[in-house]
Amino acid sequence: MQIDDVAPYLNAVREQRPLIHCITNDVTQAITANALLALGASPVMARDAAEVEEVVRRAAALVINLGTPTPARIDASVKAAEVARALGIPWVLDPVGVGASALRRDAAAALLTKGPAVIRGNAAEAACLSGQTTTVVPGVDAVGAVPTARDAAVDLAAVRDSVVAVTAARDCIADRTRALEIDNGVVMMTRVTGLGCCTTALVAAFLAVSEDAFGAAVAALTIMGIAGERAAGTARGPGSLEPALLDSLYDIGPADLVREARWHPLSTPAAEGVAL
Ligand SMILES: Nc1ncnc2c1ncn2[C@@H]1O[C@H](COP(=O)(O)OP(=O)(O)OP(=O)(O)O)[C@@H](O)[C@H]1O
Ligand SMILES: Cc1ncsc1CCO
Ligand SMILES: [Mg+2]
Repeated sequence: MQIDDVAPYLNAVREQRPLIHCITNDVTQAITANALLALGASPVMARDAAEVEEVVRRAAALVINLGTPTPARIDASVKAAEVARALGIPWVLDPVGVGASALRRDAAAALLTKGPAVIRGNAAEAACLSGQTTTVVPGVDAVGAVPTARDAAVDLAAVRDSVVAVTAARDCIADRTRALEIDNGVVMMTRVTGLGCCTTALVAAFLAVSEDAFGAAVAALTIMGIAGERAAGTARGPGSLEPALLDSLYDIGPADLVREARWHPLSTPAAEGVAL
């Protein structure tokens, strides 16, 4: 895979303005909707069981984010995922803080049976989904002794039939046969809540315009990292990073991606010698 393969996805989103149905958390709904709008997609936040089936039918892709789960919201999410799967609408799971409670773990387990095209989380969340119960996840941020994104992504991709996209200092996207690291982004991004949730939503926007889930995840994580770097050039701290990052998502063009992406293809144990 080359950057020239995914850079055109950006114009495809801007031309098609795909409707992205987000079932997300109480903390990051507004920044997630704004990130999708800045990129060029069209968000709809809808999470009541009374309407999710109707809304997802009209969507080009679905996000299910477990950030602030309730039993009712989880039921609605399962329902939406079932409809999406039946209709061939791609969807992405963000297992926010999955290690923090049994409610989140059970919800993630139920949703994983509904065929997400992509799982996007931080390294602690991905390790938890792989069954590495020794990883402690006290909240929603990856802290303490967590594996690298590379190990977390490759391990989870080996046990799940999904693309896995793990964000960290060096992001990693993996499926069963391929893996790619992305070295874009700045550490200040971890001081603004919801930039991971936004990254997940961007994955959905690219899933809406591409058949290739691996490419969609790579495009989203590359763009988020570059947007963060560009925003950090003018930001004085996390407060000004957030609006500057939205501006960067709005400004960024395919040629910027080609120039600024820092990719490192990996060969995974499952695929020694398989070219990207
Ligand atoms: N240490 C780091 N250095 C540089 N960039 C980073 C670092 N950690 C995360 N990022 C970048 O920040 C963005 C958000 O990823 P992060 O891993 O913080 O998501 P998250 O933990 O799910 O966040 P949230 O749950 O608040 O939405 C990604 O683009 C990622 O590449
Ligand atoms: C801080 C926080 N708590 C639940 S969801 C969320 C937003 C980041 O995922
Ligand atoms: Mg997160």
